[in-house]
Amino acid sequence: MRIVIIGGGPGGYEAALVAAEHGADVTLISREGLGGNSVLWDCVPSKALIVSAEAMGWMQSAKRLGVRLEGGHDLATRTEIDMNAVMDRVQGLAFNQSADISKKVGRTGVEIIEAEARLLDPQTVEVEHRGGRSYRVSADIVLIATGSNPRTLPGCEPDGDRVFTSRELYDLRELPERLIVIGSGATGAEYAHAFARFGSEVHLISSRDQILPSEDPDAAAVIEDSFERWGMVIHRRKRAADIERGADGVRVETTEGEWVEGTHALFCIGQIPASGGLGLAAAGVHVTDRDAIPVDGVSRTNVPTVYAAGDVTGSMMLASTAAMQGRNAMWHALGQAVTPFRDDAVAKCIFTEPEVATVGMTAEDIAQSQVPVRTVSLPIARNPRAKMRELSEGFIKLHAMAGSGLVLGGAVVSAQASDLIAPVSVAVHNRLSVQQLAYAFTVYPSISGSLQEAARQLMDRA
Ligand SMILES: Cc1cc2nc3c(=O)[nH]c(=O)nc-3n(C[C@H](O)[C@H](O)[C@H](O)COP(=O)(O)OP(=O)(O)OC[C@H]3O[C@@H](n4cnc5c(N)ncnc54)[C@H](O)[C@@H]3O)c2cc1C
Ligand SMILES: NC(=O)c1ccc[n+]([C@@H]2O[C@H](COP(=O)([O-])OP(=O)(O)OC[C@H]3O[C@@H](n4cnc5c(N)ncnc54)[C@H](O)[C@@H]3O)[C@@H](O)[C@H]2O)c1
Repeated sequence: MRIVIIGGGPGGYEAALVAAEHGADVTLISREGLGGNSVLWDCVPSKALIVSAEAMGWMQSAKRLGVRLEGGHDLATRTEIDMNAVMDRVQGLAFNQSADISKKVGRTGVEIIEAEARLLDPQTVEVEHRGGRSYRVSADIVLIATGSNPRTLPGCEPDGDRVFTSRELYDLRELPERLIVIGSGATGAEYAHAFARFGSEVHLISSRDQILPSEDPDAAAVIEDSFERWGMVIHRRKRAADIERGADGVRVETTEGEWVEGTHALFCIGQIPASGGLGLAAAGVHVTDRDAIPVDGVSRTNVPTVYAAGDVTGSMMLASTAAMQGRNAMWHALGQAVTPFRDDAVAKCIFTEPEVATVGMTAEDIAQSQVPVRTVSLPIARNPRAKMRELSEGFIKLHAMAGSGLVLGGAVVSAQASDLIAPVSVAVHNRLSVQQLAYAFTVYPSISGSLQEAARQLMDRA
């Protein structure tokens, strides 16, 4: 079977690995290095940047932990951020990760082409190289995994000098004195956290009453508290309407007619599926009015030979879901057994301090559900390991079905929540019960001990 994949992010390259493993003849066309936006501009660099922010956080607690500089000086008062070094490391890491992925994919025999691609019909792809040279390749199956692009406001395009999106951010070589972060979803919260830790004065423009509007409200409240304790100014229920650039800074006008002044502004107001210029109309592929390509649980579009995966489908925009949709597409196209995509079992994490990781049913789902649900929430501050690590903010929350005790979801708000959520994710995915979670050993002392305790308390209440 001849497969052509357009887009080399997690949706595209994970699909290529699966298809090659099953003996398909695979061509992967992407305009940038493999790993796509995920590795080059989004997940990998932002999380690498946040590690430097975490290091700044440790400096703040050093004195309390009895760690100080020679002569008794407090590390917190003698620490500053070297943006050049931070950005060099972040970019180096992203490019190396992309190179590692290219090697891994290349070793499987996949043909990798760095070029622009678009459909001429449902089984023909036009490849256009940078110099303008173009040719056609034919395919039994085409997978579209072209990702998404950051949304900005009309007339306020980023200039990489004062106004940024995640794409230009890594060219920033000096710490912004006063950074206006526009949008308080995952992207806005993560960057606001990092730059506040680095020492910028951060103004977060949040369109809602609470930041992180799609997260557990208790978790969002913890993050808001932590942000404000750090001196961040949250402009609630405000939307950016316009940006004025001056010689020394920027002014963001809100739809309420107020001005927020800063030295730099960063757009974090969502991502738009990258479905333009792909020849989708010529191929008969449906696109929604929000530029997304709708797919079913095995990543099929309305055209039998065309599949789509990742951000371009407009569903949960995560690297992990993109990868799963890409693999599903290939398993299905190649006649392998495939479990349709389950959006009720997706684990995700916002990398703030503390981190916010969730899986399965949310507080909102529970409020709307007809199923009787029991919830236990334990504060992190009572966990012995957390006390040793000076972690006082956050909680571990588990939701289970009354009667059967089936684990339906959970939230972990803690340092390393991105890892701590894994057992809850296994439980939700495999429909395990709180009994099964409670009887499994955890290490003493460990934060995951609180997960086991929450499961035990739910056993008693089921
Ligand atoms: C700042 C930020 C941080 C994030 N952090 C996380 C995180 O921590 N964890 C997480 O799970 N998700 C995170 N995400 C979301 C994640 O980055 C995306 O969900 C993921 O990148 C989607 O992967 P994809 O395969 O759909 O496409 P992408 O990673 O967007 O890759 C698509 C590739 O296709 C190329 N392409 C597009 N059109 C064409 C064409 N016509 N021809 C050839 N090539 C083309 C693009 O240039 C790109 O290289 C983050 C997003 C942002 C914005
Ligand atoms: N750690 C992670 O997994 C991670 C990190 C970053 C992004 N992502 C994913 O990437 C995608 C994009 O994230 P995002 O945070 O950019 O988008 P988002 O759509 O999740 O949040 C954008 C926020 O900006 C607000 N907004 C829109 N216009 C505005 C305006 N003019 N002024 C002020 N606020 C405005 C929206 O109401 C929304 O709350 C999401 O699917 C997210 O899950 C994931």
